[in-house]
Amino acid sequence: MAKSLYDKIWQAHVVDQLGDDSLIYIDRHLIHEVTSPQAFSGLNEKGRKVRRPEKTFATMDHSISTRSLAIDACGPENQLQLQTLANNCKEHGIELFPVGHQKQGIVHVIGPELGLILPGMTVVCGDSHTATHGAFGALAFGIGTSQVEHVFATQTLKQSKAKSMLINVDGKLPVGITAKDIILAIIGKIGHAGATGYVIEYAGEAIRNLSMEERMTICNMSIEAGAKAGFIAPDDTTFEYIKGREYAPSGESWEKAIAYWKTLHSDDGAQFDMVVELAAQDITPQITWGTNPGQVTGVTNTVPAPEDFSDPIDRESAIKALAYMDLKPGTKLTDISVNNVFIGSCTNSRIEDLRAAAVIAKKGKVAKGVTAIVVPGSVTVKKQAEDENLHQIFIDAGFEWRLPGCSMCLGMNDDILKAGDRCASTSNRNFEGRQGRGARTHLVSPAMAAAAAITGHFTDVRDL
Ligand SMILES: CC(C)[C@H](C(=O)O)[C@@H](O)C(=O)O
Ligand code: SF4
Repeated sequence: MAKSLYDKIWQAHVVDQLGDDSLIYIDRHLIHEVTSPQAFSGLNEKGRKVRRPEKTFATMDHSISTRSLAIDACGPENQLQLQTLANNCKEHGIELFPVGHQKQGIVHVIGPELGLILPGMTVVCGDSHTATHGAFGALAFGIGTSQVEHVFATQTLKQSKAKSMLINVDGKLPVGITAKDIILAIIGKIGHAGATGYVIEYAGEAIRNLSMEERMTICNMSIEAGAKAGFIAPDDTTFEYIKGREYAPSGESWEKAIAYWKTLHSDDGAQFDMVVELAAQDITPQITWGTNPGQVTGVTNTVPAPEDFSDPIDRESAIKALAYMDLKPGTKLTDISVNNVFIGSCTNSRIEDLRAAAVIAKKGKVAKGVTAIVVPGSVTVKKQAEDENLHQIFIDAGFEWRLPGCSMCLGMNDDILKAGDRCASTSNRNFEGRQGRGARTHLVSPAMAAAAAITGHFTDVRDL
């Protein structure tokens, strides 16, 4: 029978059948300071050890400052959390990339960068954006703290198989349109809960033509459509990216690995529970106007009115979102001013994102009254950007150039917006209060964020 990629990875990892659930083997476990402390405590209380510490890697990302390498820069609570991670990793023999380490960065940026993520793997992390790693044709998903403990103790997880969704993005992407616009357009089409209960396979010509970094941007936001996971079948682009990375296989194991990875695709005739089609040529630069990532539209449009939504729940949610965002229906998106710009997060802080933003930053200076920060996703990205002199472009244009971390993606550190601030952000969530209580977030691509920074309002990058 024809199998989907999901079927193949799933079947290769089932250790045991537990009624309707399966016990699946976990190949890679990533951890950070926020969701690991309780899991370690649970383990310690029961006198257990981490079963396969060499399969687990840790980084510090959420609770750190992007202005200082001092571990106490964000106050005593964050310091305690970070110190607890360091102590736990030491005690359990887990490799940690702490603040200041050459391999430190946002968990979903460093995993792929180090070659820790390979096609066909099962990858988990106590973090909802773990699907990022699906870009490699891995089954990657976020887990809760009690599951983190389970993986620590057993290197397995009890799971039930999700439904499968195929999202085809066909045709060629127009000039000026990015991976961020594709994924926002997808979520706009299916809704922020449209993929609840599903794993998504992204396919089609436009997806195939994406680089690995762009594929990561797509997979990263799978959870924002409600999906459990999202992935893309591996191909030569994938193999090329992985080759030579620090933890990737080499020599004879590389050849063996490639032979296996080439089998990792959905067979012709594989069945999906749902199929969604998008035409790449119809996608325009996207901007969210509301408080979930599905409340999004093209830059040439106006803010919608609640009456535009036939579904009563969508209408209600639009009324609430417009009130929080302080937006009037009919306003042109390009007439909305911002006073903050954040370029960073596990969605858009890789080198290609920074290059795209720098191209626009070169065209002007950060507008009066706008604070704009650029936060590379990892120490490696930061170094590469500095080698390419991108940091100088940003600094000359009036952007702040920061240290790697989650930063303003969420208010867990010292990069927090004030009530009433309006931010063009390359992150993945525009929830109420996400970047600070009362602050308003608009999700956009790196190029669109840079364009908003230099013009002071949303601007179609294609016009610059
Ligand atoms: C802190 C962490 C648990 C959280 C997540 O799970 O996603 C964070 O990374 C986020 O993006 O909101
Ligand atoms: S960058 Fe944002 S979305 Fe990504 S892991 Fe950090 S807080 Fe979560």
